[in-house]
Amino acid sequence: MFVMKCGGSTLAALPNSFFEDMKRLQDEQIIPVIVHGGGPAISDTLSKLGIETEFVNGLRKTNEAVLNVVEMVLSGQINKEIVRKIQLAGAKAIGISGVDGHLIQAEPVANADEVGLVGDVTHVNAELLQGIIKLGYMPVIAPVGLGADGGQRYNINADTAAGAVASHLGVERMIVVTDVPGIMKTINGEKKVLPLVTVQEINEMITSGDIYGGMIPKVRAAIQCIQGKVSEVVIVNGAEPEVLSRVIKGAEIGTRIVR
Ligand SMILES: Nc1ncnc2c1ncn2[C@@H]1O[C@H](COP(=O)(O)OP(=O)(O)O)[C@@H](O)[C@H]1O
Ligand SMILES: CC(=O)N[C@@H](CCC(=O)OP(=O)(O)O)C(=O)O
Repeated sequence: MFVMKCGGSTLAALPNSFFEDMKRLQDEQIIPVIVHGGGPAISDTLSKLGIETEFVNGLRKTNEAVLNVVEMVLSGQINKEIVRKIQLAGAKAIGISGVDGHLIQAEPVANADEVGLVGDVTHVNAELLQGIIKLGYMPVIAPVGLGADGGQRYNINADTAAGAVASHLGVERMIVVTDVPGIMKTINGEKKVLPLVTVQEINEMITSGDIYGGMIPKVRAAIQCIQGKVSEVVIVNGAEPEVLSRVIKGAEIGTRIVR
C-alpha cells in the first residue's frame, strides 16, 4: 500500500496509461490510496461565480462562500472524475471526502486569523480506509475535513491531507504527483531537479525563496510525515510514463525527501 497525492495542476493532463499503471499496481496488491487536489478547478469556479480568492504561502484564504465551492468542486466534480478514470482503466475505486465516515478530523490552522476556515488534520479514520481496501477498492479522497464536533467543515490543503493519511495508515512511501519533475534549484544559472533532499536543505530553500508557493505545503507535509513511519516522500511529474510503478521499483526519478 502507498499514498499518492495527485495535484490539480496535473489531473487533466494525466494520460490513460497513468490510470492503467494504477490498475496494474492494484492487481499486484500494491494498493494506491489516492488523495487529490483541485486548486485550479476551484479557482476557475470561484472566478465564474465572482468570488475573490487569494493564497497565503500556498493556502487558500477560505470563508463559508469559498468553502461551499471547495466542497462542491473537490467532493463532486474532481473526486468523481478521478473515480471514473480509474474505473475506465479496469480498476476498482471508491470516492469519499474527509467528511464521509469522519475520515478526516481537523482543527483550525495556527494562522486561521489570516486564512480563515483552513484545517490541519488531527485524526484520520484509518479503519475506514482499511475496510474499503479489504473490499477490493482503492480509496479516492477529497481533502475536506470536519471539526471534532462534526459540524464545522474545513478546507484542507491536499498535500497536508495526503501526508496525514500516509502517517495514520503507516505506509512506507508517499508519492506526490505534480506538474514539475521534482524540487528544482538554479545552480550556476541552470535549473536542476534535486534527486534527494533532507529536511534541513528544505528549510534552507524555503528561507532562500528557492521553494515557494504550491511547493511549500508539499514539503511541509513531507517533513511532517517522515517524522513517523513514512520513510520517504517522492515528488514526481505525472506526465512521466509509468511513473508510479517506476518509483515503487526504486527508479531514480523526481525528488526523494528523506529524514
Ligand atoms: N523549488 C521548486 N521546484 C519546483 N517547483 C516549485 C518550486 N518552488 C515552487 N514551485 C512551484 O510549485 C508548483 C507545484 O505546486 P502546485 O501548483 O500547488 O501543484 P499541485 O496542484 O500539484 O499541488 C510548481 O508548478 C512550481 O510553480
Ligand atoms: C487550504 C487550501 O489551500 N486548500 C486547497 C485544496 C485543494 C488543493 O490542495 O489542490 P492542489 O493540490 O491542486 O493545490 C484549495 O483550496 O485550493
